[in-house]
Amino acid sequence: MTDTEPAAPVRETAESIATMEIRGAATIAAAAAEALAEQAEAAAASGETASDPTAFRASMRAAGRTLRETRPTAVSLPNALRYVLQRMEGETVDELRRSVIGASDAFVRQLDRAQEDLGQVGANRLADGDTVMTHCHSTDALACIEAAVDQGKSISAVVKETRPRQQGHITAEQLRDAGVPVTLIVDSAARRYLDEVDHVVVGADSIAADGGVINKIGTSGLAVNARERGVPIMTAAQTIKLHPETLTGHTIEIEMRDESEVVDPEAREEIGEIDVENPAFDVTPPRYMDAIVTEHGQFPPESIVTLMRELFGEGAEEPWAEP
Ligand SMILES: O=P(O)(O)OC[C@H]1O[C@H](OP(=O)(O)O)[C@H](O)[C@@H]1O
Repeated sequence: MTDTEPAAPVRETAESIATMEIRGAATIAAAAAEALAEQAEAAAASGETASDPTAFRASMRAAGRTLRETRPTAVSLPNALRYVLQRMEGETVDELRRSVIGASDAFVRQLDRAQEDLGQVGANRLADGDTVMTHCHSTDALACIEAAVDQGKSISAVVKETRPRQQGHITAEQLRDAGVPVTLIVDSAARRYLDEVDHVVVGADSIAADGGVINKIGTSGLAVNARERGVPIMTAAQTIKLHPETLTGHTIEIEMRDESEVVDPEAREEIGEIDVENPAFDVTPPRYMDAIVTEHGQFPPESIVTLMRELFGEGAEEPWAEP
């Protein structure tokens, strides 16, 4: 490693986030914070960064940029980097190292606690005997269903497979392991099954200041259908999913992924000259979402901006940027 090139653990984490071996907004955030702690250890142990606090800081910012560039939509990633890098302080390399490791540990502990707390709030919205419908795989959404089961409620689930990567299968397995009876369906069967469902529970990758929910592609169609069938829908999202840049009018970039996730290369050959597009996320307008469930309680989407201001102030710093 050169002094500004991130250490191997950071490069490996960045690669795993980009290829979605590490995925899910909360999991990405934890992995990014842990990678910064590993960078701090590595930078304090070798080369110019071991003796020069300025070089150490520069290497931490470079690691932040490498992690930031992996996936553009889930705001939990820059929020994790912000949390850790804003707490980097000290005159010596050892002090800087300790501050980064302390902030990283605190961030990960906070994530776990937030998920537990929001799980209780989401569980309170579910009644004994309810059937829930899920989309994609969200640890925050699962926390709500699992907490309801822990409260002694009997819950069953209709799980959408969630093309193209079929993360619904992960949800199905985890719910099965939690003792929840699961019916797995293809995405296009969702409206048919909504008549048998009492609640739709989804996660989020980002929440905009206007209450728009950015989540796995297909969420917005599901929300519109749920409204039409009169089925309540909630988003389970810890506050690291709040996107502070939207407070100042920025829009959230929707990640476009490779077409090979949609059509395998052989089929692609046969299909020939057509465009294939693979947007990973969509935006559900606030009017189609009944509640955003966070560790601070539940909010109507339109009022989430108040919480966002309280937690993030008026905007977002980029402590990973070159000075
Ligand atoms: O933080 P948790 O609730 O685990 O996940 C939140 C969201 O992250 C996932 O995105 P991807 O699979 O990384 O593209 C899904 O869209 C899921 O709803």
